[in-house]
Amino acid sequence: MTSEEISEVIRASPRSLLLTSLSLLVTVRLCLWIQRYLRLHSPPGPFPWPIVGNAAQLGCAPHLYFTRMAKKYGNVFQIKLGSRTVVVLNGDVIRTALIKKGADFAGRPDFTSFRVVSNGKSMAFGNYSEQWKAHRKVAQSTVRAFTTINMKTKKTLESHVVSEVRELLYLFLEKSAEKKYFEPRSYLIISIANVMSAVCFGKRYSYTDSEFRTIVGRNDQFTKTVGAGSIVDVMPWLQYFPNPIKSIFINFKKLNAEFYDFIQNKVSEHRKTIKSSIIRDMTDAFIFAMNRKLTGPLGVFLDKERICPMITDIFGASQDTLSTALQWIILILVRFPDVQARLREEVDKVVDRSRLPTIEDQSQLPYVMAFLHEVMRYTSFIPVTIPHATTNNTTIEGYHIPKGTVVFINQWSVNHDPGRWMNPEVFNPLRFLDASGALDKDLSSNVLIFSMGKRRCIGEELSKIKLFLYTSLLAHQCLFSADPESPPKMDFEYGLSLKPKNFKITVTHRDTMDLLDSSVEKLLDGVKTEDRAG
Ligand code: HEM
Repeated sequence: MTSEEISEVIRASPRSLLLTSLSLLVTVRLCLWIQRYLRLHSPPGPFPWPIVGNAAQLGCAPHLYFTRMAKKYGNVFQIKLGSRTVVVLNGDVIRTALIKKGADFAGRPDFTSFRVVSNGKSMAFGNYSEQWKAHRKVAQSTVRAFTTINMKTKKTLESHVVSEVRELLYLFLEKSAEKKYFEPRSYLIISIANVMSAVCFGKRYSYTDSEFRTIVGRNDQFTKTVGAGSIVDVMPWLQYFPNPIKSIFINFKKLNAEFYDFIQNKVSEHRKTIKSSIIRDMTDAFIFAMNRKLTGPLGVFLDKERICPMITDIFGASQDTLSTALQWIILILVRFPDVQARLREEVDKVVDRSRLPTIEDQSQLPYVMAFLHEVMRYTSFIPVTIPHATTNNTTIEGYHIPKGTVVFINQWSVNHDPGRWMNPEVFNPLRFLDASGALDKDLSSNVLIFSMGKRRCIGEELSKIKLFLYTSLLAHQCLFSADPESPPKMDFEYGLSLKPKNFKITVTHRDTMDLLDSSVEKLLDGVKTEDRAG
């Protein structure tokens, strides 16, 4: 380097140093500005305490806390649970998020408990992806094909319900004769699970089968851990030293493993006897549907490892939700005897005493349908959906929500919004009937309990048919009364589903069991004829 060149570098250095410093300053300022902008544009919310955040404020009914916070901060607010930021959506904004920005809000959080369900291969608790979409599509079409796709499958479903209502009623009459007042919960769970077992596995279980009772009798423990606000998911470090949360989580892992084993055994039994010429039930259908590549640009592979998780999702989701719904239905019938009388009146007017109510009667029984919608609205027994997560950086109501944020969808806030429902805290099925006494379909579609958008429940149609059949058959056949010593209360235990606390009833028959007995006999004859034809 010549002396001239050296002096040139010396002259240029302060200039380039200045330029570098300036651009560094601008970058830092820009980063700070973006950070501040995003912070300012984060949803508002209550002050979070160190370590626990707002966990202690949730109390024993987080959906009520969320509804109170929405009044204070608006329909979009955020809380901290442990170290996780959770955005809570309420009221009308739920539709915007789940429908207009469906893909952005369709994820599931990376929660510890979600990884336990079906060894982390669950569709219901799994994250949003192309493969997930394909698996959900198969699950949805298979459920439909075996339950609601046409009148034939609906009638088969009806026959399972009629058989189970008969078994249930025999048992109720026996328990009422034995001790007058009894707790119906465990029998309702078995009854509902048996209908789904017939559809999934082609088999029903006796009420005394201890394995089946254990497998389906622990829904409450499952839903307490996967519901919004479950502590182990937001403070995962609690798993690493002895404490009550750790014990609950160990129990959760055990019951998941046992449930999964039960399903795996069913699938293995099916594999041994499956024939390509006949699909006997939903398990056969999944065995045939999986382990192939879907056509289309992405060519998604349907993984056969997902057969058991898929059946676990469907069997698990259906029996927990529907047995909870049935518990609420019976509790409300004894709590409001005038509503029970009106149901009976309508069913008797449309269906005489010489036959049982059927699916075809549904359109003629608007009060039954109004009653069911009011049970779903009033109890909102899935108050907050399975937790969601954002799949991208996104916005809602002008607030910035980063990718991977946990999102709680407060369905309760929609069903109890005084701006939408007159006296939302009053149980009144008549609100769903129009001036001519028909079901107001616009209003009934406003009840939010099956969620909406990409994660909407795949069992909605099936659930509505099953609940209609159970309700109309029970109203036609028997009377329920409460124990006067312990009048029924609407108290519940919180979890993914709100379950009524145990209550006691007694059941009396309206006529005899003849009609149910002869109907089931006819159904069995029909099955034998079909078998011979097959
Ligand atoms: C009254 C009865 C039922 C209610 C109230 C109900 C409600 C719900 C809700 C709120 C969700 C969560 C949606 C979300 O995260 O946004 C859900 C998911 C699900 N439900 Fe249901 N459900 C019922 C019955 C059923 C039945 C009978 C089945 C079985 C066919 C079923 C299968 C599922 C599955 C597989 C999912 C996961 C969907 C996904 O993550 O994409 N449910 N249900």
